[in-house]
Amino acid sequence: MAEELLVARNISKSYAGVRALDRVNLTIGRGEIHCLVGENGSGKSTLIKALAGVIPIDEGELLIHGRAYKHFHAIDAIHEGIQVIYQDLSLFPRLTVAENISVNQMVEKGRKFVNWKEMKRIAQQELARIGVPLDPEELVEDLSMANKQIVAIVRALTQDAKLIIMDEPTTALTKSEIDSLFSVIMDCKARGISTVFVSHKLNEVLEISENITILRDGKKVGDYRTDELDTEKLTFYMTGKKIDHSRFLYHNQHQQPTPVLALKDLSKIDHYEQISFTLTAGEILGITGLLGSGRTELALSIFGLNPPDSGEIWVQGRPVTITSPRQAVNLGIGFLPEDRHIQGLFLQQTIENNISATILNKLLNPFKLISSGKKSQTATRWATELHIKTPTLEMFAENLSGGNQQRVVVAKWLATHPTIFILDSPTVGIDIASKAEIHAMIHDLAARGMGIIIISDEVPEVLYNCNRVLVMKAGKIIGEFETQKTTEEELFALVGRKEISVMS
Ligand SMILES: Nc1ncnc2c1ncn2[C@@H]1O[C@H](COP(=O)(O)OP(=O)(O)OP(=O)(O)O)[C@@H](O)[C@H]1O
Repeated sequence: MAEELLVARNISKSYAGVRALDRVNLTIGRGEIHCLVGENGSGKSTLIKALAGVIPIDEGELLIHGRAYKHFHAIDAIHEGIQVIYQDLSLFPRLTVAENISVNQMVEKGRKFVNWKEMKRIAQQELARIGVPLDPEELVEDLSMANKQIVAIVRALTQDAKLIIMDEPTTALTKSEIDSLFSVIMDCKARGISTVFVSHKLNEVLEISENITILRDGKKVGDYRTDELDTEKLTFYMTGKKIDHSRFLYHNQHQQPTPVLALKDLSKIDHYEQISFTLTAGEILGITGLLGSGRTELALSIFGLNPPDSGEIWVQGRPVTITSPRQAVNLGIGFLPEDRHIQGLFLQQTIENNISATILNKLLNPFKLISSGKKSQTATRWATELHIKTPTLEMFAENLSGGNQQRVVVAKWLATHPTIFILDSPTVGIDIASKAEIHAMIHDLAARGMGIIIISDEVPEVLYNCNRVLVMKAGKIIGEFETQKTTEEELFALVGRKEISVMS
């Protein structure tokens, strides 16, 4: 192995009875690209936080550049050149690219006055070094997600990073953006900078990393050279189970001819154009297409958050105008948004409060106060039905693993008894085993007669879990397929992207 940059020895960390890390060892070499994988809740984020010095560990020690730390703080991490890029990127949206890149350096140098020229020079120099043509004067809020990611990486590089840790950096990126990110990571490697990369997308993990550490239930399963592994082995080591990849197309005998939702020539300038389709009770309809194809904008319109310019929406055989989510809910529509952290959950509220948030008016007692008994009963019912894994419903949603957070959002909507349920990217950030469980749960809801729309940029996800798939590109429907009569290749050809299929 290359010269050791970081060695974590027997790191343990518990949270109120949960052993998040149990005597974990990890070694990162200089210039190494190392991936951390594991199911939701296996301890990846906790390990990252320990390496960044943002949480105290209970036991163990860190050796960085040969120096041992029993108590490692965020300031030590910065001095040792460890930079973490979290999923929210921690950028200042209203500042320019140059300001975002140089702000920490300016603060570190204790400058009282901002030297705009120097700021721009630092940013230009770093951007040129990694060969990314970004305008230093552009506001960060106007950048694509991929370019925001680049700004966060360049900011880390200007702080003399020796190790950049990225937590699920590709979630909101298109395939070509992922390729550019990977070339930046390779460029860092050539400069001797190490990368630790966390992802649930196993195809990406196998593509970019040299070594992989697998965690399960807070314990290390093992360290592997990437060329020793394939999707099958990786999944087995992660879950301890053989997940059958020989898949069967979803076949639904419960589909009924009754239309629950119909769109007729729905259009919104710059978002989508002339969208028409019908969803029937018990049907699962997939909508796929690359990011930016107009899928999410369309879903937001059906949920009353993005009023269309023209066209009609029909619910249960009647034309309706939906101008607010409240109206949508009253019409029996549920919506699981793309970003569960920002739009789907109250992270600093209990699981019980999250599940009951959509139906508080139905939980009133005779004095018009919220009945804590009814609230707890409702939350318990849905938590049990959806197998939410938690010691108590009093736990804050932010402390649940990704798969369980997603179940809480689904539970919250099921409590409203929707007849139409739209799920936007339901399994982003969800591990492979939980993904299979979430798909089974969606099949079960359709079997009970709910009309379901799954929006996803993962072609296999819609192909293997839907009755029908619509492909969208630049705001238009460019293809419609019955899943029983199509293939992955046919769909990929239209969507314009091929990836290794690792869907369950
Ligand atoms: N602040 C906290 N309080 C209580 N429990 C916590 C806290 N943070 C994490 N946990 C628990 O520790 C365990 C490990 O969580 P962690 O977030 O590290 O997993 P992960 O592998 O990053 O999961 P994901 O893939 O969903 O992001 C989980 O059981 C989680 O519920």
